[in-house]
Amino acid sequence: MTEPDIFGKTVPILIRNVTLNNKPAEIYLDGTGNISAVAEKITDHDAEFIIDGNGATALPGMVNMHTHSPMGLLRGYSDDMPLFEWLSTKIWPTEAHLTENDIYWGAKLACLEMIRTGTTTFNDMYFMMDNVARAVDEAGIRACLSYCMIDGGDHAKFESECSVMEKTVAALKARNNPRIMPGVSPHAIYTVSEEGLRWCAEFSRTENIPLHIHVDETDENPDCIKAHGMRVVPWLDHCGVLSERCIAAHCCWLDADDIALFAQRNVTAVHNPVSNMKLTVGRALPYPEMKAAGVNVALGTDGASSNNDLDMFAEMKTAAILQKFFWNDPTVMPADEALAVASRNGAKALGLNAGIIAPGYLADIILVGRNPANVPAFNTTSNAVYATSGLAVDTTICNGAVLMHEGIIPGAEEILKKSEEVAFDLVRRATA
Ligand SMILES: CSC[C@H]1O[C@@H](n2cnc3c(O)ncnc32)[C@H](O)[C@@H]1O
Ligand SMILES: [Zn+2]
Repeated sequence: MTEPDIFGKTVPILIRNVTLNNKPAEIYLDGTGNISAVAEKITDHDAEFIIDGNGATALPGMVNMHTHSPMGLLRGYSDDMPLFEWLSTKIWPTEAHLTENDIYWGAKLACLEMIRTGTTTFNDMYFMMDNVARAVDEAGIRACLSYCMIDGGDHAKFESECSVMEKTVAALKARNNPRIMPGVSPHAIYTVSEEGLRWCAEFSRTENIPLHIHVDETDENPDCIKAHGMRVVPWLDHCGVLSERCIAAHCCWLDADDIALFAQRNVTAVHNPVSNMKLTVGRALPYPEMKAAGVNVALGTDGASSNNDLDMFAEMKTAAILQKFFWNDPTVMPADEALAVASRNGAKALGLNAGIIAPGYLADIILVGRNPANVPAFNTTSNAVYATSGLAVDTTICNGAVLMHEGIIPGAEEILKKSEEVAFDLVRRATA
Protein backbone atom coordinates (compact mmCIF):
# COMPACT_ATOMS: atom_id res chain seq x y z
CA MET A 1 0.00 0.00 0.00
CA THR A 2 1.37 3.42 -0.97
CA GLU A 3 1.99 5.93 1.80
CA PRO A 4 -0.03 9.06 0.83
CA ASP A 5 2.85 11.28 1.95
CA ILE A 6 5.19 10.04 -0.77
CA PHE A 7 3.56 12.20 -3.47
CA GLY A 8 4.67 15.57 -4.76
CA LYS A 9 7.65 16.34 -2.52
CA THR A 10 11.23 16.78 -3.61
CA VAL A 11 12.81 14.86 -0.68
CA PRO A 12 15.61 12.27 -0.41
CA ILE A 13 14.39 9.03 -2.02
CA LEU A 14 16.17 5.72 -2.53
CA ILE A 15 14.95 3.55 -5.40
CA ARG A 16 15.86 -0.09 -4.85
CA ASN A 17 15.61 -3.31 -6.76
CA VAL A 18 15.45 -1.97 -10.32
CA THR A 19 17.16 -2.86 -13.58
CA LEU A 20 19.05 -0.06 -15.29
CA ASN A 21 20.70 -0.68 -18.67
CA ASN A 22 20.32 -4.44 -18.12
CA LYS A 23 22.03 -4.40 -14.71
CA PRO A 24 20.65 -4.43 -11.15
CA ALA A 25 20.79 -0.95 -9.68
CA GLU A 26 19.81 1.43 -6.91
CA ILE A 27 19.26 5.13 -7.51
CA TYR A 28 19.49 7.85 -4.89
CA LEU A 29 17.74 11.21 -5.24
CA ASP A 30 19.14 13.59 -2.66
CA GLY A 31 16.13 15.89 -2.35
CA THR A 32 17.50 18.68 -4.57
CA GLY A 33 15.65 17.53 -7.69
CA ASN A 34 18.77 15.77 -8.99
CA ILE A 35 20.09 12.22 -9.09
CA SER A 36 23.00 11.99 -6.70
CA ALA A 37 24.06 8.34 -6.92
CA VAL A 38 23.56 5.28 -9.11
CA ALA A 39 25.17 2.01 -8.02
CA GLU A 40 24.49 -1.68 -7.59
CA LYS A 41 24.08 -1.06 -3.82
CA ILE A 42 23.73 2.28 -2.01
CA THR A 43 24.24 2.10 1.74
CA ASP A 44 25.20 5.67 2.56
CA HIS A 45 21.97 7.67 2.26
CA ASP A 46 19.47 9.76 4.15
CA ALA A 47 16.30 8.64 2.36
CA GLU A 48 12.93 9.79 3.63
CA PHE A 49 11.25 7.25 1.34
CA ILE A 50 12.42 3.95 -0.09
CA ILE A 51 10.76 2.78 -3.29
CA ASP A 52 11.07 -0.96 -3.91
CA GLY A 53 10.97 -1.39 -7.70
CA ASN A 54 10.32 -5.15 -7.37
CA GLY A 55 12.42 -5.79 -10.47
CA ALA A 56 11.05 -2.84 -12.50
CA THR A 57 12.99 -1.30 -15.38
CA ALA A 58 14.20 2.24 -14.64
CA LEU A 59 14.14 4.60 -17.62
CA PRO A 60 14.55 8.34 -18.11
CA GLY A 61 11.20 10.15 -18.19
CA MET A 62 9.89 10.59 -21.72
CA VAL A 63 10.15 14.08 -23.29
CA ASN A 64 7.17 14.81 -25.55
CA MET A 65 8.44 17.54 -27.85
CA HIS A 66 5.28 18.53 -29.73
CA THR A 67 1.87 18.79 -28.07
CA HIS A 68 -1.19 20.98 -27.85
CA SER A 69 -2.18 19.80 -24.39
CA PRO A 70 -5.73 21.23 -24.12
CA MET A 71 -6.70 19.52 -27.39
CA GLY A 72 -7.32 16.31 -25.45
CA LEU A 73 -10.77 17.81 -24.87
CA LEU A 74 -11.40 17.05 -28.57
CA ARG A 75 -10.04 13.49 -28.50
CA GLY A 76 -12.27 11.39 -30.73
CA TYR A 77 -14.48 14.35 -31.60
CA SER A 78 -13.54 14.13 -35.28
CA ASP A 79 -11.25 11.66 -36.98
CA ASP A 80 -10.44 10.19 -40.37
CA MET A 81 -10.23 13.46 -42.33
CA PRO A 82 -7.45 15.30 -44.21
CA LEU A 83 -5.58 17.91 -42.16
CA PHE A 84 -7.03 21.15 -43.59
CA GLU A 85 -10.60 19.86 -43.78
CA TRP A 86 -10.28 18.55 -40.19
CA LEU A 87 -8.92 21.89 -38.95
CA SER A 88 -11.28 24.18 -40.84
CA THR A 89 -14.57 22.28 -40.49
CA LYS A 90 -14.20 20.68 -37.06
CA ILE A 91 -11.34 21.92 -34.90
CA TRP A 92 -11.19 25.68 -35.49
CA PRO A 93 -14.97 26.24 -35.19
CA THR A 94 -14.91 24.41 -31.84
CA GLU A 95 -11.75 26.13 -30.60
CA ALA A 96 -13.49 29.48 -31.15
CA HIS A 97 -15.61 28.63 -28.07
CA LEU A 98 -12.75 27.70 -25.73
CA THR A 99 -12.69 29.40 -22.32
CA GLU A 100 -9.84 29.70 -19.83
CA ASN A 101 -11.53 27.04 -17.71
CA ASP A 102 -11.64 24.65 -20.71
CA ILE A 103 -7.94 25.18 -21.35
CA TYR A 104 -7.13 24.52 -17.68
CA TRP A 105 -9.10 21.24 -17.51
CA GLY A 106 -7.85 20.14 -20.93
CA ALA A 107 -4.27 20.66 -19.74
CA LYS A 108 -5.02 18.89 -16.43
CA LEU A 109 -6.24 15.87 -18.42
CA ALA A 110 -3.12 15.96 -20.61
CA CYS A 111 -0.79 16.16 -17.60
CA LEU A 112 -2.61 13.23 -16.02
CA GLU A 113 -2.29 11.13 -19.17
CA MET A 114 1.39 12.01 -19.56
CA ILE A 115 2.24 11.20 -15.94
CA ARG A 116 0.28 7.94 -16.25
CA THR A 117 2.27 6.94 -19.35
CA GLY A 118 5.74 8.02 -18.22
CA THR A 119 6.26 11.47 -19.68
CA THR A 120 8.02 13.95 -17.39
CA THR A 121 8.50 16.89 -19.81
CA PHE A 122 6.42 18.26 -22.66
CA ASN A 123 6.82 21.06 -25.19
CA ASP A 124 3.44 22.66 -25.70
CA MET A 125 1.97 25.19 -28.13
CA TYR A 126 -1.54 26.58 -27.70
CA PHE A 127 -3.58 29.55 -26.44
CA MET A 128 -4.26 31.06 -22.96
CA MET A 129 -1.09 29.37 -21.75
CA ASP A 130 -1.15 30.67 -18.20
CA ASN A 131 -4.03 28.23 -17.63
CA VAL A 132 -1.82 25.43 -18.93
CA ALA A 133 0.91 26.66 -16.57
CA ARG A 134 -1.48 26.38 -13.61
CA ALA A 135 -2.21 22.77 -14.57
CA VAL A 136 1.52 22.00 -14.98
CA ASP A 137 2.31 23.64 -11.65
CA GLU A 138 -0.31 21.52 -9.86
CA ALA A 139 0.58 18.28 -11.66
CA GLY A 140 4.31 18.47 -10.84
CA ILE A 141 5.37 17.75 -14.44
CA ARG A 142 7.91 19.85 -16.44
CA ALA A 143 6.96 21.85 -19.55
CA CYS A 144 8.02 24.44 -22.06
CA LEU A 145 4.87 26.47 -22.81
CA SER A 146 4.40 28.74 -25.82
CA TYR A 147 1.59 30.96 -26.97
CA CYS A 148 0.74 30.15 -30.60
CA MET A 149 0.86 33.24 -32.82
CA ILE A 150 -1.45 33.30 -35.85
CA ASP A 151 -1.64 36.69 -37.61
CA GLY A 152 -2.91 35.57 -41.03
CA GLY A 153 -0.96 38.40 -42.70
CA ASP A 154 -3.02 41.11 -40.95
CA HIS A 155 -0.82 43.85 -39.45
CA ALA A 156 -3.27 44.83 -36.68
CA LYS A 157 -3.57 41.16 -35.69
CA PHE A 158 0.24 40.88 -35.76
CA GLU A 159 0.50 43.72 -33.24
CA SER A 160 -2.10 42.26 -30.90
CA GLU A 161 -0.48 38.81 -31.17
CA CYS A 162 2.94 40.27 -30.21
CA SER A 163 1.37 41.83 -27.16
CA VAL A 164 -0.24 38.50 -26.10
CA MET A 165 3.10 36.75 -26.66
CA GLU A 166 4.98 39.27 -24.49
CA LYS A 167 2.39 39.07 -21.72
CA THR A 168 2.38 35.26 -21.82
CA VAL A 169 6.17 35.03 -21.52
CA ALA A 170 6.17 37.59 -18.67
CA ALA A 171 3.41 35.71 -16.80
CA LEU A 172 5.18 32.36 -17.19
CA LYS A 173 8.49 33.83 -15.99
CA ALA A 174 6.74 35.48 -13.04
CA ARG A 175 5.68 32.04 -11.82
CA ASN A 176 9.32 31.42 -10.93
CA ASN A 177 8.74 27.70 -11.21
CA PRO A 178 11.88 25.83 -12.33
CA ARG A 179 9.64 23.23 -14.03
CA ILE A 180 7.93 25.82 -16.27
CA MET A 181 9.87 27.35 -19.16
CA PRO A 182 8.44 29.90 -21.58
CA GLY A 183 8.77 29.53 -25.34
CA VAL A 184 7.52 31.34 -28.43
CA SER A 185 5.44 29.72 -31.18
CA PRO A 186 4.65 31.11 -34.58
CA HIS A 187 2.13 28.49 -35.76
CA ALA A 188 3.42 27.82 -39.33
CA ILE A 189 4.52 29.63 -42.48
CA TYR A 190 0.99 29.48 -43.91
CA THR A 191 -0.62 31.23 -40.91
CA VAL A 192 2.09 33.72 -39.87
CA SER A 193 3.37 36.69 -41.91
CA GLU A 194 7.01 37.53 -42.58
CA GLU A 195 6.86 40.27 -39.92
CA GLY A 196 5.37 37.72 -37.48
CA LEU A 197 8.11 35.17 -38.17
CA ARG A 198 10.83 37.82 -37.88
CA TRP A 199 9.40 39.19 -34.64
CA CYS A 200 9.15 35.72 -33.06
CA ALA A 201 12.73 34.91 -34.11
CA GLU A 202 14.02 38.12 -32.54
CA PHE A 203 11.94 37.68 -29.38
CA SER A 204 13.24 34.11 -28.96
CA ARG A 205 16.80 35.46 -29.35
CA THR A 206 16.50 38.34 -26.88
CA GLU A 207 14.64 36.23 -24.30
CA ASN A 208 16.87 33.21 -25.02
CA ILE A 209 13.89 30.85 -25.11
CA PRO A 210 12.88 28.07 -27.52
CA LEU A 211 10.97 28.81 -30.72
CA HIS A 212 8.47 26.04 -31.54
CA ILE A 213 6.88 25.90 -35.02
CA HIS A 214 5.10 23.50 -37.43
CA VAL A 215 7.31 22.93 -40.49
CA ASP A 216 6.40 21.00 -43.65
CA GLU A 217 3.75 18.79 -42.06
CA THR A 218 2.14 18.62 -45.49
CA ASP A 219 4.04 19.77 -48.57
CA GLU A 220 4.09 23.52 -47.96
CA ASN A 221 6.84 24.05 -50.54
CA PRO A 222 4.89 24.73 -53.76
CA ASP A 223 2.86 27.54 -52.11
CA CYS A 224 5.97 28.94 -50.40
CA ILE A 225 7.89 29.02 -53.69
CA LYS A 226 4.92 30.78 -55.34
CA ALA A 227 4.67 33.38 -52.57
CA HIS A 228 8.34 33.92 -51.68
CA GLY A 229 10.41 32.32 -54.43
CA MET A 230 11.98 29.75 -52.14
CA ARG A 231 11.22 26.54 -50.23
CA VAL A 232 9.95 26.56 -46.63
CA VAL A 233 13.27 25.96 -44.88
CA PRO A 234 15.23 28.70 -46.73
CA TRP A 235 12.23 31.01 -46.15
CA LEU A 236 12.40 30.36 -42.40
CA ASP A 237 16.13 31.01 -42.52
CA HIS A 238 15.55 34.24 -44.47
CA CYS A 239 13.19 35.31 -41.65
CA GLY A 240 15.82 34.50 -38.98
CA VAL A 241 13.83 31.60 -37.51
CA LEU A 242 16.44 28.83 -37.79
CA SER A 243 18.81 28.60 -34.82
CA GLU A 244 19.75 26.24 -32.00
CA ARG A 245 16.59 27.50 -30.22
CA CYS A 246 14.32 26.39 -33.07
CA ILE A 247 12.20 23.25 -32.50
CA ALA A 248 10.52 22.29 -35.77
CA ALA A 249 7.61 19.86 -35.58
CA HIS A 250 6.78 17.33 -38.33
CA CYS A 251 9.46 18.12 -40.97
CA CYS A 252 8.04 15.49 -43.33
CA TRP A 253 8.87 17.21 -46.62
CA LEU A 254 12.47 18.35 -46.08
CA ASP A 255 14.93 17.74 -48.92
CA ALA A 256 18.72 17.29 -48.70
CA ASP A 257 19.43 21.06 -48.83
CA ASP A 258 16.83 21.72 -46.11
CA ILE A 259 18.43 19.06 -43.92
CA ALA A 260 21.89 20.56 -44.46
CA LEU A 261 20.55 23.98 -43.38
CA PHE A 262 18.93 22.44 -40.27
CA ALA A 263 22.28 20.86 -39.40
CA GLN A 264 24.17 24.11 -40.01
CA ARG A 265 21.78 26.10 -37.80
CA ASN A 266 21.51 23.37 -35.09
CA VAL A 267 17.72 23.14 -35.40
CA THR A 268 15.91 20.29 -33.60
CA ALA A 269 13.40 18.37 -35.74
CA VAL A 270 10.47 16.64 -34.02
CA HIS A 271 9.08 13.43 -35.47
CA ASN A 272 5.30 12.96 -35.02
CA PRO A 273 4.72 9.59 -36.65
CA VAL A 274 1.23 8.71 -35.36
CA SER A 275 -0.35 12.08 -36.20
CA ASN A 276 1.41 12.11 -39.59
CA MET A 277 0.14 8.67 -40.52
CA LYS A 278 -3.38 9.31 -39.22
CA LEU A 279 -3.68 12.60 -41.11
CA THR A 280 -1.89 10.95 -44.07
CA VAL A 281 0.50 13.79 -44.72
CA GLY A 282 2.28 11.80 -47.43
CA ARG A 283 5.84 11.38 -46.18
CA ALA A 284 7.79 10.49 -43.04
CA LEU A 285 10.45 12.72 -41.48
CA PRO A 286 13.68 11.79 -43.29
CA TYR A 287 15.37 10.33 -40.20
CA PRO A 288 18.29 8.48 -41.87
CA GLU A 289 19.36 11.60 -43.78
CA MET A 290 18.91 13.80 -40.71
CA LYS A 291 20.95 11.43 -38.59
CA ALA A 292 23.71 11.33 -41.22
CA ALA A 293 23.73 15.16 -41.29
CA GLY A 294 23.93 15.35 -37.48
CA VAL A 295 20.47 16.94 -36.94
CA ASN A 296 19.08 16.52 -33.41
CA VAL A 297 15.81 14.57 -33.82
CA ALA A 298 13.27 14.38 -30.99
CA LEU A 299 9.79 12.85 -30.72
CA GLY A 300 6.29 14.19 -30.10
CA THR A 301 2.72 12.95 -30.10
CA ASP A 302 1.06 16.14 -31.41
CA GLY A 303 -2.33 16.90 -29.83
CA ALA A 304 -4.59 14.13 -28.56
CA SER A 305 -7.22 15.19 -31.09
CA SER A 306 -5.02 14.04 -33.97
CA ASN A 307 -3.00 11.22 -32.35
CA ASN A 308 -5.32 10.35 -30.30
CA ASP A 309 -3.22 9.74 -27.17
CA LEU A 310 -0.15 11.17 -25.47
CA ASP A 311 1.60 7.84 -24.88
CA MET A 312 5.27 8.26 -25.80
CA PHE A 313 5.84 4.49 -25.63
CA ALA A 314 3.34 4.01 -28.45
CA GLU A 315 5.00 6.90 -30.29
CA MET A 316 8.49 5.44 -29.81
CA LYS A 317 7.50 2.05 -31.22
CA THR A 318 5.64 3.68 -34.10
CA ALA A 319 8.64 5.91 -34.91
CA ALA A 320 11.04 2.97 -34.99
CA ILE A 321 8.83 0.73 -37.12
CA LEU A 322 7.60 3.49 -39.44
CA GLN A 323 11.17 4.57 -40.17
CA LYS A 324 12.22 0.99 -40.93
CA PHE A 325 9.19 0.46 -43.17
CA PHE A 326 9.36 3.80 -44.99
CA TRP A 327 13.06 3.43 -45.84
CA ASN A 328 12.75 -0.33 -46.32
CA ASP A 329 15.64 -0.95 -43.95
CA PRO A 330 15.30 -2.77 -40.60
CA THR A 331 18.54 -1.22 -39.31
CA VAL A 332 17.07 2.31 -39.31
CA MET A 333 16.33 3.76 -35.83
CA PRO A 334 17.38 0.84 -33.60
CA ALA A 335 15.89 0.64 -30.10
CA ASP A 336 18.59 2.62 -28.30
CA GLU A 337 18.20 5.48 -30.81
CA ALA A 338 14.40 5.40 -30.48
CA LEU A 339 14.77 5.75 -26.70
CA ALA A 340 17.22 8.66 -27.12
CA VAL A 341 14.88 10.37 -29.61
CA ALA A 342 12.04 10.02 -27.06
CA SER A 343 14.01 11.28 -24.09
CA ARG A 344 17.46 12.87 -24.09
CA ASN A 345 17.32 14.48 -27.55
CA GLY A 346 14.25 16.45 -26.49
CA ALA A 347 15.84 17.35 -23.17
CA LYS A 348 18.91 18.61 -25.05
CA ALA A 349 16.76 20.83 -27.29
CA LEU A 350 15.17 22.41 -24.21
CA GLY A 351 18.55 22.89 -22.51
CA LEU A 352 17.65 20.41 -19.75
CA ASN A 353 20.19 18.22 -18.05
CA ALA A 354 17.80 15.26 -18.32
CA GLY A 355 17.12 12.10 -20.30
CA ILE A 356 19.94 10.11 -18.70
CA ILE A 357 19.91 8.29 -15.35
CA ALA A 358 23.28 9.23 -13.87
CA PRO A 359 24.55 11.41 -11.01
CA GLY A 360 24.11 15.14 -11.65
CA TYR A 361 21.15 14.73 -14.01
CA LEU A 362 17.63 15.86 -13.18
CA ALA A 363 15.67 13.27 -11.22
CA ASP A 364 13.10 12.70 -13.99
CA ILE A 365 12.76 8.92 -13.80
CA ILE A 366 10.09 6.34 -14.57
CA LEU A 367 9.72 2.70 -13.57
CA VAL A 368 8.14 0.11 -15.83
CA GLY A 369 6.84 -2.56 -13.48
CA ARG A 370 7.42 -6.25 -14.08
CA ASN A 371 4.71 -7.35 -16.48
CA PRO A 372 4.38 -10.00 -19.19
CA ALA A 373 5.65 -7.65 -21.93
CA ASN A 374 8.82 -6.97 -19.94
CA VAL A 375 9.87 -10.63 -19.59
CA PRO A 376 12.39 -12.03 -20.43
CA ALA A 377 14.69 -9.05 -19.88
CA PHE A 378 17.38 -9.91 -22.44
CA ASN A 379 17.41 -6.25 -23.36
CA THR A 380 15.43 -3.75 -21.31
CA THR A 381 15.74 -1.05 -24.00
CA SER A 382 14.28 -3.40 -26.62
CA ASN A 383 11.42 -4.24 -24.27
CA ALA A 384 10.79 -0.53 -23.58
CA VAL A 385 10.68 0.41 -27.27
CA TYR A 386 9.07 -2.61 -28.90
CA ALA A 387 6.96 -4.25 -26.17
CA THR A 388 5.90 -1.72 -23.55
CA SER A 389 2.70 0.32 -23.40
CA GLY A 390 2.85 3.55 -21.41
CA LEU A 391 0.20 2.04 -19.15
CA ALA A 392 2.86 -0.39 -17.89
CA VAL A 393 4.65 2.54 -16.22
CA ASP A 394 3.86 2.31 -12.52
CA THR A 395 6.05 5.08 -11.06
CA THR A 396 6.72 8.55 -12.45
CA ILE A 397 9.16 10.92 -10.75
CA CYS A 398 9.77 14.48 -11.93
CA ASN A 399 12.27 16.89 -10.40
CA GLY A 400 12.81 14.34 -7.62
CA ALA A 401 9.11 14.30 -6.62
CA VAL A 402 6.92 11.21 -6.98
CA LEU A 403 3.91 12.01 -9.18
CA MET A 404 2.67 8.44 -9.62
CA HIS A 405 3.45 5.34 -7.57
CA GLU A 406 1.99 1.85 -8.04
CA GLY A 407 -0.20 3.39 -10.75
CA ILE A 408 -1.76 5.84 -8.28
CA ILE A 409 -1.93 9.56 -9.07
CA PRO A 410 -3.61 11.64 -6.39
CA GLY A 411 -6.64 13.56 -7.71
CA ALA A 412 -6.94 11.49 -10.91
CA GLU A 413 -10.66 10.73 -10.55
CA GLU A 414 -11.65 14.38 -10.20
CA ILE A 415 -9.62 15.31 -13.31
CA LEU A 416 -11.28 12.60 -15.40
CA LYS A 417 -14.74 13.68 -14.27
CA LYS A 418 -14.25 17.44 -14.67
CA SER A 419 -12.42 17.28 -17.99
CA GLU A 420 -15.13 15.08 -19.47
CA GLU A 421 -17.85 17.50 -18.32
CA VAL A 422 -15.91 20.46 -19.75
CA ALA A 423 -15.34 18.68 -23.10
CA PHE A 424 -19.02 17.82 -23.59
CA ASP A 425 -20.05 21.33 -22.61
CA LEU A 426 -17.55 22.86 -25.08
CA VAL A 427 -18.92 20.80 -27.96
CA ARG A 428 -22.51 21.56 -26.89
CA ARG A 429 -21.76 25.32 -27.02
CA ALA A 430 -19.90 25.02 -30.33
CA THR A 431 -22.67 23.09 -32.06
CA ALA A 432 -25.68 24.94 -30.52
C1 LIG B 1 -1.13 24.30 -32.60
S1 LIG B 1 -2.06 25.24 -31.57
C2 LIG B 1 -2.59 26.37 -32.72
C3 LIG B 1 -3.53 25.87 -33.74
O1 LIG B 1 -3.00 24.77 -34.47
C4 LIG B 1 -4.03 23.87 -34.71
N1 LIG B 1 -3.53 22.52 -34.97
C5 LIG B 1 -3.79 21.41 -34.30
N2 LIG B 1 -3.19 20.36 -34.86
C6 LIG B 1 -2.52 20.85 -35.92
C7 LIG B 1 -1.72 20.27 -36.91
O2 LIG B 1 -1.45 18.96 -36.93
N3 LIG B 1 -1.19 21.05 -37.86
C8 LIG B 1 -1.45 22.37 -37.87
N4 LIG B 1 -2.22 22.99 -36.96
C9 LIG B 1 -2.75 22.23 -36.01
C10 LIG B 1 -4.86 23.93 -33.46
O3 LIG B 1 -6.13 23.46 -33.70
C11 LIG B 1 -4.81 25.39 -33.13
O4 LIG B 1 -5.83 26.11 -33.72
ZN1 LIG C 1 0.90 20.30 -34.00
